[in-house]
Amino acid sequence: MAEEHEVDVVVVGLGPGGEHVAASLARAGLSVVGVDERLVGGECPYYGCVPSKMMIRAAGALAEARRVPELAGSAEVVPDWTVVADRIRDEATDDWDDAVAVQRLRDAGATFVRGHGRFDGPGRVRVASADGEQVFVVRRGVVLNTGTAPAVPPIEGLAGTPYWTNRDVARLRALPASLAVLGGGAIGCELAQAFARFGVRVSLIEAAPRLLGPEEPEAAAVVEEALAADGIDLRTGAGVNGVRHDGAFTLDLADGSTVGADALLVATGRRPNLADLGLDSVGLDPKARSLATDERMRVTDGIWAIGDITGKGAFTHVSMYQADVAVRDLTGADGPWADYRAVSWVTFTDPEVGRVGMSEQQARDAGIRVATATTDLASSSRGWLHKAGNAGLIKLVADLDRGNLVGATAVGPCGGEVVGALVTAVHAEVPLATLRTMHLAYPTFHRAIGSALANLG
Ligand SMILES: Cc1cc2nc3c(=O)[nH]c(=O)nc-3n(C[C@H](O)[C@H](O)[C@H](O)COP(=O)(O)OP(=O)(O)OC[C@H]3O[C@@H](n4cnc5c(N)ncnc54)[C@H](O)[C@@H]3O)c2cc1C
Ligand SMILES: NC(=O)c1ccc[n+]([C@@H]2O[C@H](COP(=O)([O-])OP(=O)(O)OC[C@H]3O[C@@H](n4cnc5c(N)ncnc54)[C@H](O)[C@@H]3O)[C@@H](O)[C@H]2O)c1
Repeated sequence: MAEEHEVDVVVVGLGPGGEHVAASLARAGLSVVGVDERLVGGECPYYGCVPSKMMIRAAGALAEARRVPELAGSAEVVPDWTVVADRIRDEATDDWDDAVAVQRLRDAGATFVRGHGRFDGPGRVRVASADGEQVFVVRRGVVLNTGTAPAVPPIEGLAGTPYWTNRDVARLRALPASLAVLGGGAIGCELAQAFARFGVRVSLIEAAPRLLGPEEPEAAAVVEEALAADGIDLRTGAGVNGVRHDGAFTLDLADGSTVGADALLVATGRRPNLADLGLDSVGLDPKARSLATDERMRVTDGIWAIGDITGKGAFTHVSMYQADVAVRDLTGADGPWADYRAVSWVTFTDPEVGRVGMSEQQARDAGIRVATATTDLASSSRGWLHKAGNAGLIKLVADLDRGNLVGATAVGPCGGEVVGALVTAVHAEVPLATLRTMHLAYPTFHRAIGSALANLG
């Protein structure tokens, strides 16, 4: 018989949001058990955002140094991956050890159990750990933050080969001479460019007709040009019929061509960690792609869900935002509740793609009377001054009936920072007439927002 304990709240999965919920509720005086089978903090600090952004920062430094001849003389650039690998191991992940995060949770007053959690009927969570099984019976509820794992497509020959996912790449100590990247989403584009800048011969294979499917087509086109300029062999609209491995990889593409590489990174999306959660024991569908939540992050009575499994944007900041909402609900606060009109995100390619709210297509599909405007960044004052690496654009999506922006994209150097101003505009529904009277400093990249607004007519 498993030991039974009564507690206020169990948090199953301690990604960025779950860790925040567990610590916040414990600090608020609730008895909280946080459960994670891997590392406290989840994908972002150990295998996702943080290691990938350290790689990208390093690759960006190399790219800037290579721009010196066009702007300032000469520079010798000799890439050394060990600097990046050491930084990820020592500064970012403590060699993939979460002792600091576990202690932070305990200091907040929560109990941590390392193990696999699953529902054992309503209000009951069974945790299987190295020390055996325990059952937690909750007084207030269960918060799910189980996140995602890499999805690997059923391509003939792929299973059983030593392909990599983001989890292998985060731990790389040495780079291959050549790499095939399968999937031209955020992970594929960011990492393909970083590795190419370290001298790896990279092929990027995307099944859809273009890269970065959710982004504006104009933004994807700028990124495609930039990746090609980095020497990446881009294969868009390219299905893969089969994968062979005999020391090196060969990918047989649907158009009859092949791609050969020493290593293969699979970055074809994610699958939610929902299948092995005992969801059927609480009346929920274990085959679901995501859990539908209300504005308070409730799935059903006594169950909250936050993070990637809610399908509202697989981003760390969305997980944290939803964590705050769930904490408010669990502690009896009176909102504010979740609102997704102005979700923003950044794809950290060079140029960066900053995005907020709807794309033009999404706005049209929503029945909005849409006006759009685009302005080129390279020919703006700052773009012209910047010269090397100045590609980019700003695209605005306006609701003509309401007279405000419902979406925007800022591609360019610091595109992820430039979009911040547009996040305010979409979130606060600032009237276009007010936006047009802003003082936009000269010569900044964000000044191009003024030109885009003028182009809206
Ligand atoms: C390469 C890469 C780069 C990324 N870059 C960015 C970026 O720049 N910016 C950004 O905002 N986002 C980025 N993301 C996305 C970001 O990592 C996720 O959105 C973020 O981690 C939030 O996920 P989450 O809160 O849903 O949970 P996760 O981080 O996925 O964590 C879920 C946790 O639940 C645990 N778990 C699962 N099932 C169980 C169970 N049954 N019992 C116990 N524990 C369980 C897992 O072990 C894990 O620790 C990136 C992702 C990847 C892969
Ligand atoms: N900067 C960021 O915020 C950031 C960075 C990385 C990841 N993320 C998050 O992580 C999520 C997962 O990233 P991802 O890039 O793995 O997924 P994704 O869903 O964004 O992209 C996957 C891509 O793979 C393609 N694809 C699928 N099957 C394929 C096949 N068999 N052959 C060729 N191409 C195929 C898809 O068409 C798609 O373009 C993202 O959606 C994002 O939310 C965020």
